[in-house]
Parts: sequence; C-alpha cells; structure tokens
Amino acid sequence: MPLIEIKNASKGYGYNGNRSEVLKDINLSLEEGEFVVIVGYSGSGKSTLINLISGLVKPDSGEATIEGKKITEPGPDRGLVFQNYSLLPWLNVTENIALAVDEVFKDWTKEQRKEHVKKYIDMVKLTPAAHKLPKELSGGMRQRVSVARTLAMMPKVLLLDEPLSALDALTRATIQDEISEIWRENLTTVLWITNDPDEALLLADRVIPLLPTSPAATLGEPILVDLERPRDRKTLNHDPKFKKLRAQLINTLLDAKGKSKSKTSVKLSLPDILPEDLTTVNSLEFLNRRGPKRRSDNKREEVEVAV
Ligand SMILES: Nc1ncnc2c1ncn2[C@@H]1O[C@H](COP(=O)(O)OP(=O)(O)OP(=O)(O)O)[C@@H](O)[C@H]1O
Repeated sequence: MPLIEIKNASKGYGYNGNRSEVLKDINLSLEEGEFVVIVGYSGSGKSTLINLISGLVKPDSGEATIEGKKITEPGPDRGLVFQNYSLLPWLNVTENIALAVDEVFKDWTKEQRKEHVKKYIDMVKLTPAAHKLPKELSGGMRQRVSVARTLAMMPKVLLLDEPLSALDALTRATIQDEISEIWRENLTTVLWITNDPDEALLLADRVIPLLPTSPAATLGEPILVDLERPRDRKTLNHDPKFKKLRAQLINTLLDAKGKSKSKTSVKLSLPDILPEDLTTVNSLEFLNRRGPKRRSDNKREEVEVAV
C-alpha cells in the first residue's frame, strides 16, 4: 500500500457564477522513502494539491489517504513546511523547536525532549545560533529552523510548499543540498512543490508536472530521475542524461501551457467613434464640429478577440 494516495480528486473554489475549477482528476501515489517533486506554473494549483494531503483543503470529489486512511484534517503524521517560515518571533531557535516537540512527544522525559531538539538543531547546522531569535537570523537560517522543527516532530511524510522561493540563489542551492542529505540519511518520505524545473530534477526520484490544462490543472506523466546520488549541481549541468530530462520536463510544461490557451475567437465590431489625435487637431475644426468623427464615415472595422 502506498504511504500517500490521492484518487480522482478535483477541487475548485467559489460558487455559481463566481466558481473557478483548480484541479481535476488528480491521481498520485507516494511510496515510503520516496522523494517526489511536483513542478508547475505559478497559480496552477500546487498549494491546493499539497493541502489535499496536509488536510487543510478538502477535495470536492475523490479522496486523499495516508496508509489507507482518509485524510480529513491536519495531523502530526504530515509535516508541512511553508515558504514563509512561520516561526514565533519571541522564541529563540531552541524554544521554537521545543514547542513542537513538547506538544507531540508529551510522554517523553524532559531530558529526552531536550536531546531530541538538540539533535535536529545540529542536523540543520544551527547549533551556534541555537539561542538566537528569528529576527537575528538570515532567511536561509529561518527556513532551516522551520525544516528542523517539522522534522523533529518525526512525521511520516514531509510536505514542502515552495520552501526556498523566498531565498537568494546561493542560499537556495545550499539548503537544497542539505535537505537532500538529510533525506538520504534519515530515509524520510518527501513531497516537494516547486516552480523550478532544475530544483525538481536535482532533488527528486520522480518529478510530476502539474499541467495547466483548461479548465483545471491535472498531473502529467511522472518523469523518473535516474541520476546517481549524491548529485553535484556543477557536473549535472553538463550531464547529457540531465539535459535530456530537463528538455523533456520543460517541453511537457510548455506544450501544456500552449494547449491551454484559448482556441475560440469572436469577431467584435468596434464602437462607431474614432479617437481624436490631440497632437495634430486643428482647434477651430475641433470646436466647430457637431459630433465625434465616425468610424462608419471611413469603413467598418472588426477585431478578433480570443475567448
Ligand atoms: N481559499 C481559496 N479561495 C479561493 N480561491 C483560491 C483559494 N486558494 C487558492 N485559490 C485560487 O486557486 C488557484 C490556485 O492557487 P494555488 O495557491 O493552489 O496555486 P499555486 O500553484 O500554489 O500558486 P503559487 O505558485 O503562486 O503559490 C489560484 O487562482 C488561487 O487564486
């Protein structure tokens, strides 16, 4: 049985005339220990998709399950990391992580919990900053705290919703490598959402494109990323296998975007009035004229508008 499964799920927002369909016929299964990345355009429904699993969003039809059980609400078995860290500003690094650990592992001794918090701070290389408040940390350090806090709750699956998109390219690269290493050493199951095809291919066992089909997005065919690990970004850029996978992924996304564009058009008549060119207008003629210049005095024009 897969750890996570989404079966025939669809989701839209709003009612009647104000309704927009976001996802349709979503089918996904995630095996234990897998690193799967979903890549899609901005606004295509990636957060909605990950939230079907986190339990923050309910599908209109179909269902999401974890170990065969229907997901109806958020739970500690699914750890969610957002783009915007969500740390408590008045607690230092240790306290932010301890808050979560104390909540989840209530039956552990104080000493056990303290050791556990230290282990995860060390895992994300923040031991020297353990006493610092969020405002004293860089964006990258804050995101490391957020990752450590989620990992320390020992969820069955780590759900990351564009976790690095607020960071600069160099910090992104460092944290991508760190999370990849943590995943390999801890055998966690990861579902990562991004709009960056390179990030997807660098990290994943499987990349699944979220295709912006009309009227709602759906998942495309998974791309198996059989590149050796650990992956070195410098050599990957010259690796023919990587280049081929990259072209395949980008073309799939571009083709879907092209096809989602409107194919119908209607012909509209322009209003029977011509704009006045105020730079050349003769003021006397303009003031004496009885009405506006008419398009019909020249010829009828039509424009074609995609709908
Ligand atoms: N709670 C909501 N109510 C109404 N519309 C929503 C809601 N959440 C998302 N949407 C709409 O659904 C669509 C998909 O949003 P979603 O956040 O899932 O996309 P995304 O791919 O994660 O976007 P981004 O990459 O910009 O974060 C958008 O048009 C968004 O405006």
